[in-house]
Amino acid sequence: MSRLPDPRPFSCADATGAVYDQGAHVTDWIPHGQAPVLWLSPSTALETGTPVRGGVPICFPWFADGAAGGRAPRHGFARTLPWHVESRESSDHEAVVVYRLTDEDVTDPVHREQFPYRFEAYYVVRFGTELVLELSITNTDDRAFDIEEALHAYLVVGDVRKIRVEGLDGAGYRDKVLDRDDCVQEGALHLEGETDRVYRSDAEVSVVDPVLGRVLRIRKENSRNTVVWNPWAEQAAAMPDVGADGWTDFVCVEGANVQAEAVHLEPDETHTMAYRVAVEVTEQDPGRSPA
Ligand SMILES: O=P(O)(O)OC[C@H]1O[C@@H](O)[C@H](O)[C@@H](O)[C@@H]1O
Repeated sequence: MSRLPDPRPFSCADATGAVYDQGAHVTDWIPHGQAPVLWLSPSTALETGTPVRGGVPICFPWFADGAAGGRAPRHGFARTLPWHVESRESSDHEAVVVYRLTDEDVTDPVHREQFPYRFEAYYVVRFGTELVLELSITNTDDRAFDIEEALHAYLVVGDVRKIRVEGLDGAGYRDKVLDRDDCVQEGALHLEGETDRVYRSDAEVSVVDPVLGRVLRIRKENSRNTVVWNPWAEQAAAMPDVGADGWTDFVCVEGANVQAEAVHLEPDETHTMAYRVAVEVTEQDPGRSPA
């Protein structure tokens, strides 16, 4: 293992950002005049081959241990492989980088065995007043295959116990903590303990944060799942790269196509999933001070 090279910095008049080539992993986005939006654990390992804790990991070609279980590494090989920069450009209002990964980058025989297909992935990252992430997967094989994918965004919040996640009312979900598939969201989501849910929803989601006095608006395209995750105190204490204190500072709201919503790709077919975040400043609740 060696230390990860520093992330690539990006800037334009409207925002700054940073991306590690490993995993094409966005770890920072700060719209001009705002506080950081992506959480990066102060205790994450920054080593080649080890997942970075925070930012926006790309999960592909499977999520967790795969729809049928038993796959490793967790969340797929794409998050720890080095991606290639295809192009980068910036204008006043946007800095854009395009990354590419193909099956030729998958050299580990175990990984190839688990996903023995030819593919081409492009990932376009746009830093501006909005953060726009677009993941495109093309089946370059002569056989059809299924993929799972997630843009596993860690969003900074003032205190995860005080936020509410709106936009999922009425959505069915799998609760991975309760191991139940038949749950239905009623009203806004207030996180009150370990939360690990795969919602069947493509709707816009808002993270309302009275402590930081802002709302994070998340819009998705071609993403049939929204995953909401926070490990809470006990699990976090057992995760050295989250730590006993870090868990209150983020919520993961992920754009995804996983499990029953995995994407089927015929030869030559391309699927593009997009995930956008924008910040809306609101009044800070005077009764709530930052944690
Ligand atoms: O520790 P990892 O591999 O980064 O995964 C973090 C979490 O990612 C979430 O997306 C999963 O739903 C959780 O089950 C998982 O614990």
